[in-house]
Amino acid sequence: MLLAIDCGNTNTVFAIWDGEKFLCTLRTSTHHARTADAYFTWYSTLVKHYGIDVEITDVIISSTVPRVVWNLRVFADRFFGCRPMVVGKPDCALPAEPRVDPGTTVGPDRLVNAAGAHDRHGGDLIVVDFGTATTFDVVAQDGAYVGGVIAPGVNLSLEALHAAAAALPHVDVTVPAKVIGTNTVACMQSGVFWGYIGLVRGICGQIRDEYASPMKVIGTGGLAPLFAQGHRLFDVIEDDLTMHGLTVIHAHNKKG
Ligand SMILES: Nc1ncnc2c1ncn2[C@@H]1O[C@H](COP(=O)(O)OP(=O)(O)O)[C@@H](O)[C@H]1O
Ligand SMILES: CC(C)(COP(=O)(O)O)[C@@H](O)C(=O)NCCC(=O)O
Ligand SMILES: [K+]
Repeated sequence: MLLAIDCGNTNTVFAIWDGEKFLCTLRTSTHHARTADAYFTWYSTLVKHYGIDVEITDVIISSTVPRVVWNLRVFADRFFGCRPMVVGKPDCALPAEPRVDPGTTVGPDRLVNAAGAHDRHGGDLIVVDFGTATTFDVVAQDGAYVGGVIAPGVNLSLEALHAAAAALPHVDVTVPAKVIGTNTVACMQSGVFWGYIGLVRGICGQIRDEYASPMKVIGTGGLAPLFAQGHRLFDVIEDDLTMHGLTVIHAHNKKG
């Protein structure tokens, strides 16, 4: 049984894959100093809570935070007796090699999204992922990641406003009732919500113009459904795209 681990800059997600479906998905904050023992205490408590009793034989990791990988390697070795596949390392092959400038290290989450989206939809694609950063990943016909866009994340933008302006409070992202806010919180929520609608629409439009072949747009990440509501930004929304991509890359390496 496969344990797939996706470490973003904000959250770390574990999911158990039985070859057909995910048995459970566990989420914790990303913290580079968390030890292998601490991961296991958290993991074993939750799998027991969900009544899952399986033997993990394989582990695959994608991490946008290089420092967490060491402790996750120890975790896999100590508790499951296995050497994990780590996306982006030379011994973890991708279904299609990225075509980017020489020397560029593409975020492993973006390579995983490309693999997952291509497996489900073919190409050409734009994957929009609302994580710590909002990323746009362009996936070619053959499944290769061929570039994209990195924009500040939604919550990061709100945090930056709060941090830089003394009179602006911490606010949560939500769909505002109107564009013209009549109080500070409503003005900030309108700025970030409508700003991101415009950003996603504008960037996808410009990518399409530059790429010059029809492209499907896939939305993923926790906030994708919020932005999709009634705005036809995406052809499809898939909340498990990164996890699916990890299973695709794992299977690719097993068969190869
Ligand atoms: N369903 C959700 N509703 C509101 N905020 C969310 C949701 N899912 C994620 N977030 C927020 O979006 C940001 C990015 O989260 P996440 O997708 O886990 O990022 P990363 O993969 O970069 O760690 C975080 O600030 C997180 O709290
Ligand atoms: C762009 C990212 C910060 C997004 O990370 P996330 O929001 O998933 O935490 C990550 O993919 C990254 O560190 N990329 C390296 C540079 C690149 O992809 O070109
Ligand atoms: K992510």
